[in-house]
Amino acid sequence: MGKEIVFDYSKTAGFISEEEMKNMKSTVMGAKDVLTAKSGAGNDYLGWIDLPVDYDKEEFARIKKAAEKIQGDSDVLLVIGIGGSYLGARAAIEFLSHSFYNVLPKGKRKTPEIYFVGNSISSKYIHDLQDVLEGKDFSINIISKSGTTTEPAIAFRVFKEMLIGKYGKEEANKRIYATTDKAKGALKNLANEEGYESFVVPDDVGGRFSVLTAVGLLPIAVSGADIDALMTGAADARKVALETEYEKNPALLYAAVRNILLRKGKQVEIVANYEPSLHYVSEWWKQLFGESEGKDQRGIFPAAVDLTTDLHSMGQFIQDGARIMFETVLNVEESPAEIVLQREDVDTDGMNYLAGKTVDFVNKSAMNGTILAHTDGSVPNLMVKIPAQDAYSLGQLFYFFEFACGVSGYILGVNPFNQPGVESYKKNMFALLGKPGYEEAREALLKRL
Ligand SMILES: O=P(O)(O)OC[C@H]1O[C@H](O)[C@H](O)[C@@H](O)[C@@H]1O
Repeated sequence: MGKEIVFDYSKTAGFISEEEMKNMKSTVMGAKDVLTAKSGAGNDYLGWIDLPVDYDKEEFARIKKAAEKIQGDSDVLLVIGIGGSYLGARAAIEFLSHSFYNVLPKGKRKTPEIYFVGNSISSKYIHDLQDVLEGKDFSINIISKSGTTTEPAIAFRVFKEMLIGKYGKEEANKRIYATTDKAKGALKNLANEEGYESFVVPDDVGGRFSVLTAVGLLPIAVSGADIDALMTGAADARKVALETEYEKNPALLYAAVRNILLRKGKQVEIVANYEPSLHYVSEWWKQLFGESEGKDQRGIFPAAVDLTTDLHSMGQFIQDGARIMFETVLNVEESPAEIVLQREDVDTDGMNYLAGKTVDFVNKSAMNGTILAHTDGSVPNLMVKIPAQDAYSLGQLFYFFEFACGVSGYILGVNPFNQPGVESYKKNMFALLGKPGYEEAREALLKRL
C-alpha cells in the first residue's frame, strides 16, 4: 500500500468533543453495515463499492486500446456528457495533467487536446468550440448513462454532423465512442445501428459514482494518465474503508464529524482547495454530496472555494458572515513543482524576507494561517490530506469520498442513491419545448410565464 489519504479533524476540538465522536460510533457503524450488507434504500446502486477490485478486465483493456487509437489519430478528443458523465473525468484530467494542457506546444504534450461539451446549452460555447476544431483531426466520446439527457444529446448532434462532414459516415463512425447503458436507451440503439465502439455504465453504478468505470476511464486514459494507478489507489482506499476500525477509519470519521456538525446547525460545508487543479475535484464532490444528501428537505449544502483566490472575494463571509458553515480543506501535501523565491538587490516590494523560500511554503503558510483564522471565526475546520498529486492518491480520494457519502447519507436518513428532485426542471423544460406528451403541462406553464 502506498501513502494513504489522511482525514484530520483535530482542529474541531473546540466544536466537537471526543465523547461526541464516541457516541456517534454505533450510528456510523450501523450506517456502514446497511451500506455494505446492501440492505438500505437505493441498494440497487451499490456496484461502486466493489468496482476497484471487481471490474470488467476485458473492457478495461479495450479502454486502453481505444485511448491509444484516439491518441494516434486525433489532435482533439471531445468529451460529451453532463453531471456524473462529465465531472469525474474532468476532475481527474485537470488534477493529473499540466495546468495548461490544451495549449501546450506540440512536442510538450503527446496526447490530444481534450474539450468538454454537452455540459450546458450554450450556443456560444458550441460555436466557439467548432472554431477550435477547424483543421484538426478529432474523435468524440459521448457519455450518457440514460442516453436521453438533453444537453449531451444536443452537443452530440452538432459535432456528429461536423465529424461526418469531415470524414464521411463510415470513418466518422469509427471516431465515435459511446459510453452508455449496456442494453437500453437511445444512445445504445444508435451505437448498435452505427457500429460505434461502446463502453458500459453498469446498471448498479449511478452517474455520480461512475468515475472509475469507462465513464471516467476512457477520457482519463486519453490524457495519458495512469488508470492502473487510479484503480489501485481506489482499491487500497476500499480496503481501508471496509476493514479499518471506526477510530482510525478516515471515511467513517468524516461521515461522523459532518453529521455532528450538521446537528449543531452547520448547514453548509465548504470544500476549500489551495491548488487550481483541484477545482473540478471540488465540482465532482459537490455533485456527489449534493445529489446524494439534498432531499426530503434535508442535507448539508455542498459549496466550494478555490484558495487563496477566493480569500480575496469570499474570505470575508467565511471569516465573519452568518455562522452556518464548516470547512473541509483538500491539502495536497507534496507539490509536484518547486519554485524558489530569489533575493532582489532593492527590496521595493518588501518580499526579500521570503528569499530562499519556495512558493509552496508560502501557499502552505497561507493555508495554515487561514485554517486558524477560520477556526477562530467559529468555522470548524476539517482536512483531507492528499499525499501527492498523482493518480494513486486521486483513486484513493474518489473512493474515500464515495464511501463517506454512502455512510453519511444513511446517517442522515435519506436514500443517497436516487435524485428524484432533478426531474422537476426537466419536465417543465420539455413542456415548454413542446415535446410530445407534455401538451397539458405546457398550457399550464405558459399561463404562469
Ligand atoms: O449520464 P446521463 O444519464 O446523461 O446523466 C447525466 C446526469 O444528469 C442527470 O440529470 C442526473 O441528475 C445526474 O445524476 C446525471 O449524472
